[in-house]
Amino acid sequence: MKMTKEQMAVVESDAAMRMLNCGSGCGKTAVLGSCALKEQDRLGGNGRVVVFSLTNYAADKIYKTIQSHARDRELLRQIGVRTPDPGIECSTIHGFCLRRRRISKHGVVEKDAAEQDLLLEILQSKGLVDEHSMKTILKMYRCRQIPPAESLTDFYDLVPRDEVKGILAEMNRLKKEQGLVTFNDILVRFLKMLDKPHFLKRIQRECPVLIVDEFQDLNTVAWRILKKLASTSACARIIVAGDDAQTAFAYADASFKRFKQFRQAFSDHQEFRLTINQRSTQQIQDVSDALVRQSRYSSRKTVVANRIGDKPGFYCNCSSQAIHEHIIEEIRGFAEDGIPLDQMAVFYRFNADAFGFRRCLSKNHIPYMVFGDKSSRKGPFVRLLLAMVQIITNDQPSGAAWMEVLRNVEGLGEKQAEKVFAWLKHKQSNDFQYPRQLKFTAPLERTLRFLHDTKDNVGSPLDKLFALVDFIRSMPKVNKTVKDHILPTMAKIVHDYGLKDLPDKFNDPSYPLCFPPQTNPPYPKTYLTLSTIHRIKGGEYEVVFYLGTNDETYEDHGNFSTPKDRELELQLMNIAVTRARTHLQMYFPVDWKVVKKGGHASNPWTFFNGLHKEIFQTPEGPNHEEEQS
Ligand SMILES: Nc1ncnc2c1ncn2[C@@H]1O[C@H](COP(=O)(O)OP(=O)(O)OP(=O)(O)O)[C@@H](O)[C@H]1O
Repeated sequence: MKMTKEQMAVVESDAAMRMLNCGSGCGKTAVLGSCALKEQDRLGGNGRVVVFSLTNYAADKIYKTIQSHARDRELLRQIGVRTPDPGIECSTIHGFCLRRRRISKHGVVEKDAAEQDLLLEILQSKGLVDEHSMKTILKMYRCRQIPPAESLTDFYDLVPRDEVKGILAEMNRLKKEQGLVTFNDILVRFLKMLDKPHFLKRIQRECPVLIVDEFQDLNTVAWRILKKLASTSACARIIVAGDDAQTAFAYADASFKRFKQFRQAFSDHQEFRLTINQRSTQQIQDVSDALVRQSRYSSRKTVVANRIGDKPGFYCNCSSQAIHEHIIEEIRGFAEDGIPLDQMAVFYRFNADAFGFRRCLSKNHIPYMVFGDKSSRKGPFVRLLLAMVQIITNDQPSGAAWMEVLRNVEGLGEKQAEKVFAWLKHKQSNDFQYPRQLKFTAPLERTLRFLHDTKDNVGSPLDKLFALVDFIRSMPKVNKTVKDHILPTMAKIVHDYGLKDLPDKFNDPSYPLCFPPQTNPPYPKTYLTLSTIHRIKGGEYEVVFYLGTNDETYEDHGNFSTPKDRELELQLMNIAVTRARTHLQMYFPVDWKVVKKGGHASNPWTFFNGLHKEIFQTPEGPNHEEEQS
C-alpha cells in the first residue's frame, strides 16, 4: 500500500495530540496502523505504543492492519521505519485496564445487565416506584449500559431525588457482598485508581503513546481515562481517529461530542482531514453524503472517491418474498461474474428481520454465516461445550443450552430429550425423582442423576466443569479426537482466562489451544455473510445488500420516537451503506406499513425521499413501482 499525501501528513506530524474526524473508507485505520509502527520505532525501548478501541472487532481490525503494514516493505520505506516492531498492544479499552490492574478477585466479570437485577431488587424492597416506572427505569438502564451513579441521575423524574443516593449506596453494598464486577466497573475502578499519583505515573511511563480507533464509540468513563492518562505528563502522545457519522453505540453512551471534548481538553492538538474514500465508488459515496447531510450531529466532511462504478440499486415497493428471491438471483449473478461468496454480505437492522431470508438461502443451498453468531459458525462439538459452560456458570441457563446437552446423550432421542427438558423446567422440589412420563432406560437414569447432582452439588465451577466433561466424554456421539482434547484444552483456557471468558475464546483462531481442525468442516470455505449493522461496523465487502427492516420492530423499539433515535437510525444506515466497495442494493419491503410517530415516518426509506432518481438506479426489480407516499 502507498500512503496518500494527506495520510502521510498524519504519520509524519510531530504534534503530540492528533485527531482525525473523517468519513468512512478514508483510511483512518490504515493511518493509525502506520502511526503505531512509526511511534514504536521512535520510542525504541522506552515504553510501548498501546492501541485500543471499544469493541473487539475494531481492536482486531487495527491489529491485522499493523501486522500487514509491518510486512509491507514499500510502505515501511515510505513511513521511514527500518525494523518494524509489530508486537504492539491492541485491545479493547477493558482489556487495556484489566492488563494493568486486577479488578475482580475471581477473574470473573459479569455483563452490565447483571446490575439490573440488583436495581430491581432495591427498587422493589423500597417500594419507591410504581410498576410502570420500574419497567421504564429497567429499560433505560439496560439500554444505556452506563454506571449507575450517572445513569440514575436521569431517573430523577421517576425516583424521588433524595432517594437516589440511598439507592446507589445500597447497590454498592450488594455488589460488594455478592462480589459482582461488571464491565463498567472495570473502567470506573481503573479511573479511580488513576487518582493515585504513583499508579498514574507508572501507566504513563509504560504507555507514553496511546492510539484510539473508533474514537466516537468511547463512553464517558473511557474518555476520562484517556484524558487523565495525558494529564501531568510532558511526553504523552495521543492519536485518535473516528467518524462522528458512525456513532452506532449512542445507546451505550458513545457520542459525537468526543471530538469537541478532545479539542477543548488539548488546545495544542493538530487536526487532520482525510478526503479521499479509498474503499467505495463515488456512487456509493453519494448515498452516504445524502445521509450525512441530514445528520444533526455529525460535521460535514468533503469526501470524494477515487473510483467510479454503477449507481446503487433501490427497491422500495416489493414484497419480502420477492426481495428474498431477487437477492438470491443477484447473488448468483455476481458469483457468475467472478465475485466470491465471501465478498458479499447482507445486512439488516435486527436479527429477526433475516429469519425468512435465512430459510430462503437454505432452500437455495447458498452457504451463509451469521456474523458473530457462535453457534452457527462452530461445529456440533463447540456448540455442545458452549451449552455446558452456560449450564454450569449460569443460574438460569437457556432451554437451548439444555437441549444441546440432552440431545447428545446416548440413547436419548430428540423426543425424550424434550421430555427431560420439560421435566427439568417444572421440577419444583430438590428431591430427585424420575419424571413419570418417561420410559426408564439406563442412559436416561444416568443423565437425570448427573443433572441433578451437578445442579445441587456445592463445588467450584471448575469441579463442575470437569464432572460435566467426564460425562460428555462417555458419550459415544462425540468424536474421538475431540474427546482427547476436551479436558486439557478446557483446563488450559479456564486457567488462562477464567470461566466466563471461555465462550469468547472459542472464536479466537489465534488462541494456541483452539480445537483440532475438523476433518469435515460444517461450512464450506466461502460463504455469504449475514449481519446486523452494529456487528459489522468497520468491515467491508465488494457487494452489500441492505435487507430493509420491519416497521413493527421499529415501533417496538421506539426507534423513531425522538430526533435522537432517528439520528441513530440514520447513522446506522450510513454505516451499512459505506461497507460496500463496488455494488450496493437497498431493499425496503412494501408489506411493512409506514407509521407516523413523533412527526416522523418510521420507515427508514424516508431518509431517501426525493433522492431516488438522483443517486440510485431503480431497476426493474421484483414488483417495482413508483415509491408510495
Ligand atoms: N493509501 C491507500 N491506498 C490504497 N488503499 C487504501 C489506502 N488507505 C486505505 N486503503 C484501503 O481502504 C479501505 C478502507 O480503509 P480503512 O478501513 O482504514 O478506512 P476507515 O476510515 O477506517 O473506514 P471505516 O471508518 O469505514 O471503518 C481498506 O481496504 C484499506 O486497505
